[in-house]
Amino acid sequence: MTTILAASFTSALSRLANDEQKQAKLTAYDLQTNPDQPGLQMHRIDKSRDPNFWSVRVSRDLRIIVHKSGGSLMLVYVGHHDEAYKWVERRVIDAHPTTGAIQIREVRELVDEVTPPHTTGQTEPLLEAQARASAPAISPPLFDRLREADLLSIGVPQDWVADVLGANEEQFYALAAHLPQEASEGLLDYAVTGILMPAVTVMADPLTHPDTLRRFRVLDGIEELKAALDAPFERWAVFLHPSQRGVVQRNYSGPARVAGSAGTGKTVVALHRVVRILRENPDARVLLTTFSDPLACNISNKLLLLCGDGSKLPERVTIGSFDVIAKELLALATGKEPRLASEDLIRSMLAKAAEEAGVHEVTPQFLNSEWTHVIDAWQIENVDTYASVPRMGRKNRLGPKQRERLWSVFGVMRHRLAASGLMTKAGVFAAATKHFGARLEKPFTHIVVDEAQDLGVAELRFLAAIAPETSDALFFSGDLGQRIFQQPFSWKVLGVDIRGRSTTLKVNYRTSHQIRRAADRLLPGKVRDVDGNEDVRLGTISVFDGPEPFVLIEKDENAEIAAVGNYLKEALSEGFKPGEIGMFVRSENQLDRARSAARFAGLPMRTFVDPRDDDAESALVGIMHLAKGLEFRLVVLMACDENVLPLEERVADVADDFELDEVIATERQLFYVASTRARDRLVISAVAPGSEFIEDFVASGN
Ligand SMILES: Nc1ncnc2c1ncn2[C@@H]1O[C@H](COP(=O)(O)OP(=O)(O)OP(=O)(O)O)[C@@H](O)[C@H]1O
Repeated sequence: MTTILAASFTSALSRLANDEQKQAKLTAYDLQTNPDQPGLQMHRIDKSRDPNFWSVRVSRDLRIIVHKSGGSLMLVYVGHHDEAYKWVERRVIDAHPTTGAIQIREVRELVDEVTPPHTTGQTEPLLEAQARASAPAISPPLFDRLREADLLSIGVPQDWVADVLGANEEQFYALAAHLPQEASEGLLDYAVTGILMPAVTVMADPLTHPDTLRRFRVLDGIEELKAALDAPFERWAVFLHPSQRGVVQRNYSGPARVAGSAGTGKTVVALHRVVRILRENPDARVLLTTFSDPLACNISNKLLLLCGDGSKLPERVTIGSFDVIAKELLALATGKEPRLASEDLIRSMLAKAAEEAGVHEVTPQFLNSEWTHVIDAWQIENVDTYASVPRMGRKNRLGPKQRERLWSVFGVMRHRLAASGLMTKAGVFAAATKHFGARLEKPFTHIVVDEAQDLGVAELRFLAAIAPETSDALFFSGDLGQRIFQQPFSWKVLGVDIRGRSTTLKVNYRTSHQIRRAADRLLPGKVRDVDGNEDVRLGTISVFDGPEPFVLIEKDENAEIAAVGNYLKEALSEGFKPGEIGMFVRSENQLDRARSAARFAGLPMRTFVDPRDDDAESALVGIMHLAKGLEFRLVVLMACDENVLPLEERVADVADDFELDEVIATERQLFYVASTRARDRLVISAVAPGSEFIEDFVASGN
């Protein structure tokens, strides 16, 4: 008999107490191995409209609900006796008459009241009344231009059509919780873009329909069931959105990318792709790499979870940050560890070389920037190459004479670094690139890169050099709107052309509609890279609703600390756990303000450098750059003052207009990254007048 696991089962399992979960899992394993054993006391549920629902005994009070049809047994729910029966009695499982996808649908006439969902919070939303006060009182119907056939084409169950046609914005969020995911997503998409996406093709086998697969998984054996039930909170590990699944499964004819705004599941896609490659190809050796060490650690934990306990697959994956991988490979190739020159040392060496060469016509900022973004990034070795390098994106032109003079500084700089045995980070990448670029034998068969928007020239060249010549070897996941470290450049020029092989994800699983909508206002709807690839964040939808972000502009730092402290106190009393809270500031200089607010609220804290064993017991306090890749139920962004965002020191340090635009753009993107770490609640605080970005954030409208 085929066993099928429904997402509703894992969600229900995650709500049980630990010992109940254990019992339920054992019964589920028994069911899979021998569904006919009498101890399970399986019997049909008479009161249900669907005759295929059966109840299975776990313990005196606990029941598993299964759905038996044809040769398959579906695990659909688990819970305490009365509640489980109540759940099942108003549901039916069947294929949608228009789309063909299998749905677990609620029978409309058995649902008394359509009330707003509390999808992620366990408590009444904090300060919700205040947040909602700004919302319009009654909004017009959203879908009255659509016809019944339109609604059926996106999977709205027949008996919910009338509700949908009459719903306005507020009612819709309540309604969406009762609809199958594809229907609520299609409707949300329509509400945002005015376009109803064409219906998904009906498949011959309803079980392989992409919308079936987002909530049901046919299990291969007991190991797969164990892996899925071991982490019932981690729905992403088992059930993918059809657009995610598409990217995971596709074989590309060249380097490919998955894009999408924050929280759309790009990392999830990257991880599933790694596992798919490993499963399909026993000889595969995969590099999974990302921007920083904490992020590498984060994805490493997720990969282990996805593979399941005892799996051998992770043994064929190398995980590390770009820097660490380059250093390790270079050390392996040359037999010695590269020694890095610090940024301060480089600045002072440049200043000295300029002094000696009598080059006084440019500022130290310009020299440093030209060195970092042109000479070192592109590893320019001589004055002739410098004379012809396009200096992409840099506004102030340099004639041949000026370049020659500047080379008298940069040439010396390169020579001195080499003589002292020191390397820059870009130099490490370049040396590793040189070594591996010349060899046919590569260290990995596949390379998967997360947070790819923060790859620099040297890093990308390196990854291209260590990737084999096969068409499917390089895969990137990233969001141009989250670029906070690197200047833009052409990937195509470096031989990495993803044009025509980029897919944008549109469903945000992390962040509430309200927070995502506000954060999206910080960035343009479309961002285009140097090669013309577009990241479009317009039309992205969130799958749940919550309170509007809360902005506190106070008269001075003490008032801000007290206001945030009070907010946190209230949040703790409502049931937020310290580990569910993240507090971020722009730079180290503002950390004290965040710490003081946490102390005010009696909130235990941890930092990135001082992680505690039990992360659930303390809030993470740190700078915004380190928030990348993380997520929290409640995020507080403190000290978003006028001179802090954008950071005054960075603005003062720019070399030219181009760099000024770059600094403002990356500061804005940093604010976007930090605010999109929030799932349910976001608080932004500042001393008056506050950062200019806050104005865009709170601007009304969609
Ligand atoms: N198919 C899915 N089902 C349920 N949850 C999902 C799914 N895909 C992603 N998620 C959840 O959405 C959240 C965001 O996922 P992920 O970190 O992969 O997004 P991202 O696009 O990489 O975000 P960012 O750009 O901010 O780093 C995570 O909590 C993840 O578990």
